[in-house]
Amino acid sequence: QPVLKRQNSFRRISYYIDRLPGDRWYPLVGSVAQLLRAKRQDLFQVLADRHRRLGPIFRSWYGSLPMVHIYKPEHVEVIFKSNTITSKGLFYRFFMMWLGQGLISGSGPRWRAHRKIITPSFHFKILDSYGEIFAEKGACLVNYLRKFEGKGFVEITEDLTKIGLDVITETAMGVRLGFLEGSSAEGLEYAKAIINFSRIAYRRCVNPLYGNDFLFHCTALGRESERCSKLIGSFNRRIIQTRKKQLEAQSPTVEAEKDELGRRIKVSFLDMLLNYQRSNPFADEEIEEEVSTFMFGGFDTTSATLSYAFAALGNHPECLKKVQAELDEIFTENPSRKVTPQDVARMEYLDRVVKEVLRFFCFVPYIFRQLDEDIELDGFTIPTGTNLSICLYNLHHDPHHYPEPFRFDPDRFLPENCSKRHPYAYVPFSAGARNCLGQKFAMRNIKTLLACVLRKYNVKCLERVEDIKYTIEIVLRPLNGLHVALERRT
Ligand code: HEM
Repeated sequence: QPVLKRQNSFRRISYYIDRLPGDRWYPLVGSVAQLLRAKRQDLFQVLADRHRRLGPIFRSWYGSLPMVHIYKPEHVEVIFKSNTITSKGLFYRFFMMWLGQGLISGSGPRWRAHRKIITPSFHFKILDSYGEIFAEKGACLVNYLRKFEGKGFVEITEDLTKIGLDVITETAMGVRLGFLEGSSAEGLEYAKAIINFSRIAYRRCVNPLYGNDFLFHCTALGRESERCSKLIGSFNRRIIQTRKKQLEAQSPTVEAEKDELGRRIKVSFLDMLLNYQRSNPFADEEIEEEVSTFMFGGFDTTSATLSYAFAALGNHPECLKKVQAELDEIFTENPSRKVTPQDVARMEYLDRVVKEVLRFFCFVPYIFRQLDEDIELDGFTIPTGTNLSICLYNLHHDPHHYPEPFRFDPDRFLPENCSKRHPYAYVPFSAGARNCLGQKFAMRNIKTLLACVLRKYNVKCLERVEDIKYTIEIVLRPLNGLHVALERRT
């Protein structure tokens, strides 16, 4: 009976989606033969170019996995506005060994319950209290960057992973690791394991031959991803244990602060999960999965935004000057004082720069959903069971919404320009029920860190931003790194 049901559903999906344009189908690999042939450095371009060849909506078969690809804001809107299209789909299975059923990869009632529990730990009052840590980390970063002064162009992406790790562990996890100040290689090893794991998992996404778990784990790639996942897991468990011990030493229960209405809300992420576990059925494994998820969501994205912001400002001295003029005005009376959340709210031009960085580099280029219901897009029925790929990168480079899309221009985000655009033409943090929980955290943190560095330094970048080649993992990384020169401002 279930086999018959699956066959019927499969037939129904192919009946509908094969009406869409798409590449030729071959046995075993489906319609992605071209992706299998692509070299690592070309893969992202080949993926993104498919919309140019096949149109705004097309179908592909990853082996026997049906997928429909979209990027137009009108189509994306249908997905993001729905409260029921929240399943993440098949590709996220490849990240389960690492992220488990945590918020990014999980679906269904467990995801809903976790989201409800975790959301209050990103309340704006909590973010305000992180302001101190963001500023302190900004000062550490400035200190760290002194070693690059006058050294010409140096590769910065690897060093910036350390600041990403320090911020998320010290804020959301409440544990101070001090990778940036210390000499331990542990942070870099952890970051490399994450990067390596996601690189391999992404290869599984584009190569249906790696889809079978048993066969994959017999390959060298399978063994390497297992090694990475073990290393990541033991690092995360250590964070949890450290925090548990600290809390036990402090008091038997962590007292939650109360908001203006007397509701208990303001406990940071890991404390809140540990607290919740005391009086509710919540497995250790569930805490571990969420810690993995937030460590990943928090560190890699921060490091990537900082690296790309340096690259963009290093290419555009006129934008850098405007950022610095704004900062000089905010900090006129004392250019070295700590950056506060109130200062960050006044950094309007820097806000536009960060938004344009997230558009231009769009380093989370794809997200996926699985349909649990039929939908209509452009007169086509997309049936239940189909996987959807949403190309945020193409959305953010659509000349219809962003004229000269490969020109870096923060003024695209002036209020008068935003109001003319489709409301779903800018979604670097996704939108709707499954939007990024760390969006406000990320914006405040990144603006604080950039403000600290740019008050002190001028930045130049060796690479022309239009020419950067990317490798695609979960996030887009510059294939040959980014080389930045820092000069102290006089
Ligand atoms: C510039 C930085 C960031 C960008 C561009 C970004 C982007 C995104 C995107 C596009 C998604 C949707 C993923 C999908 O649907 O598959 C997402 C989800 C998520 N992000 Fe972020 N993110 C950033 C920073 C952060 C930070 C700092 C955290 C944690 C502190 C975080 C935590 C999460 C979580 C937990 C989810 C899953 C939410 C859910 O499905 O319920 N992100 N992010």
